Amino acid sequence: MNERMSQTDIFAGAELPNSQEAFKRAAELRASLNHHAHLYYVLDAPTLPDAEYDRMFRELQALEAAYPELLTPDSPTQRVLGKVLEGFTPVRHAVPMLSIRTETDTEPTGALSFDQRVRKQLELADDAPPVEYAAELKFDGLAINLRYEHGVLKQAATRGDGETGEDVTQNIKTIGQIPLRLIGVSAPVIEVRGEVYMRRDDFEALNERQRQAGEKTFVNPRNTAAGAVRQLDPSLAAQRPLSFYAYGLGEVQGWELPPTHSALLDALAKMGLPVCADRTVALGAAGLVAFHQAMGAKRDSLPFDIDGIVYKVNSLALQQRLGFVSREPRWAVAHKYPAQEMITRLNAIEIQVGRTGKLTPVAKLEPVFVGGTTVSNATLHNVFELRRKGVRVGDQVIVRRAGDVIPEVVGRVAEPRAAYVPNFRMPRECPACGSAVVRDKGSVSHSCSGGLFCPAQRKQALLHFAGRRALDIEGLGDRLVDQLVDEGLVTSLAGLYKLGVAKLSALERMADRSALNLLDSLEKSKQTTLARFLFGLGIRQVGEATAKELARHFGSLDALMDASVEQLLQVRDVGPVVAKSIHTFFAQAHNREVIEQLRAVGFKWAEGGGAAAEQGPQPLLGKTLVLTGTLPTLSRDAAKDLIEAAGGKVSGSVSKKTHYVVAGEEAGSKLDKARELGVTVLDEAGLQALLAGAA
Ligand SMILES: NC(=O)c1ccc[n+]([C@@H]2O[C@H](COP(=O)([O-])OP(=O)(O)OC[C@H]3O[C@@H](n4cnc5c(N)ncnc54)[C@H](O)[C@@H]3O)[C@@H](O)[C@H]2O)c1
Ligand SMILES: [Zn+2]
Repeated sequence: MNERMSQTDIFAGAELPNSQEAFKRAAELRASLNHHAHLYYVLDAPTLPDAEYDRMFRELQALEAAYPELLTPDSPTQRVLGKVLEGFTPVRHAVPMLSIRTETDTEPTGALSFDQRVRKQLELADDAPPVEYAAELKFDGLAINLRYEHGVLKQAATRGDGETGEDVTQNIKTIGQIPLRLIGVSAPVIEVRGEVYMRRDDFEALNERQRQAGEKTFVNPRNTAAGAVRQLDPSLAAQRPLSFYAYGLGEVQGWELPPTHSALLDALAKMGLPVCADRTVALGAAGLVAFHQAMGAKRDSLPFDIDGIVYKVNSLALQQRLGFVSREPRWAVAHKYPAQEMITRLNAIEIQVGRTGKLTPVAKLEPVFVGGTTVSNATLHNVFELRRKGVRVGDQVIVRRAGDVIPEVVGRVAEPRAAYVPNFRMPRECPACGSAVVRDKGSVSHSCSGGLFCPAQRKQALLHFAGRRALDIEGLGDRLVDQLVDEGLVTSLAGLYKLGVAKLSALERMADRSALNLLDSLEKSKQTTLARFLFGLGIRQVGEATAKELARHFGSLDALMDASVEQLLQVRDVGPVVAKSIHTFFAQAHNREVIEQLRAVGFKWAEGGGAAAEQGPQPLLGKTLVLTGTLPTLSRDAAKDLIEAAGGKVSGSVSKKTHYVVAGEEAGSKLDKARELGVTVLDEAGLQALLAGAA
């Protein structure tokens, strides 16, 4: 009775439809659910957010609860909806692979109704002690049955319709995390069940590659993972990085079951299977609520998508007593979190100008609650991707927000438009400064060519420069930068250092004290390191790590500024794209001017790089040396260390820019080249003299 009450809650406030309407509506819902289940389970290409599908599912459940005569055994509410794809060998499951009932109340209190049902079904008295549960994450991927015979992986199968799945053994074997042999187990049969999923970073990287190649991007990690596993060509499956977590068992022969689900997971981990560490044993509803809340807070920082928590009665004996209803066990429930994909209206498309001048189309949305927060802006990445998705202003679109990844529009809901809407076009002029917009070479993105003249770039350039990992200027935040730029007080990086107390304290919300503090941190920021300074310049493609490598490698800013692309390529982790970007940056007069201005206001850092910085004289500063042959006492590495400590740079090839070639025994073609170019050749003694500052 209770159950029925709660399922008809969906009509709360509204009239329950009469039986004729209900009949019609149920037929509509069934057709629609079957259609979307086909797209989701069979084709791995849903066109509807899960939350919308779940809503229709609940509506049908509610109708069937109110009018039991509507219930047919083939209703989507009564069976698992997958199907075996043609081309795969069907696998009959020894133990059916079921679904899990969803607790629809996403508030933590949703755990209470599950606990109540369990207690009632177990006929526990009100004052009986709390039931023990195992709570774990509900991974958003697809279920796989791994059949181990005598400890060896024999077969992997999808869930299919629950009774029959697909043999995907070859594809599953490409997942390195899945052991081909279990540790310490030789039982005739152990079937392990778990979820194949794709990590968010792997998914983002995959999509970024697709984007750069101008290819279609994937909608979300779950469908990408499902598509990869159900891929007829294993070499294609191998290109999609997949992961796995075990969470249960299928058929077992000759292995004694542990008493509880949590002990079972421990045992699976011991066998070498990946088991997620974020799980707990919880007492009663209160324990479940606590875990649901704790994981809710952690959800964004997990490296993979979860759509909720699964609660399971911990004792396997009690699980058996509780048994199953149609497609679901009575001893488990999925308690969801707010959905990560929702539908909303695309109100407008605006262009955002990034710190480096990159132009990104941004969707202005009808505010929507997704992934736990209200989202009103989402990225559309680039104009090519936007076109491919066919999204236009006024459309109902699907917005995805998962973890700390920027919210994005993943597609539109296919429905006819009321009126013609033109396709979006990239403007020819930067919306922030009017400079010409250029298509980035070899890339799908566009940029403003205005540099520091562009106020959009100026603000972000200043903020980046002031950032904690760059020049670390305390007190220079968003709001202040907005004011400084908007009121024309600062038009260049160096301009920051020419502000006086008077000008600063005249600004809104700026007291004398904070003005003085800011001046103080500006002064302090001038004493910095070359790596921080480089990073602060905001050169495209130069992150913190690259800036450090550049500083270490070149030792001085002048050496870096004058480096050729070939020389830049010798820096660790610097590839052609990065090298070119750095080279282009320093080739532009206005960027060199920025640097000169900063030097003029008093920027200082120790040159010579790395550990050598504070160790006194740098006789080889700015010099490039090439080592060849075997030196009498110094190893190649030792010689290199000494040269670098003295501020010099060791290069792998001789060119006109080489200052010295140090040649030992059996020197080869480099020595010939040095002679040909007239580069000074030294022996080890000559090098030692240089290091001692004698030359
Ligand atoms: N968007 C669409 O058009 C569409 C269509 C059909 C279904 N769906 C979505 O698919 C889901 C339907 O549910 P379902 O019947 O496939 O099953 P389910 O996802 O609700 O629950 C069962 C599944 O949960 C998974 N799972 C993850 N972590 C687990 C854990 N720790 N323990 C046990 N199982 C775990 C298993 O794969 C298992 O098969 C809903 O989320 C629904 O929104 C969406
Ligand atoms: Zn601009």
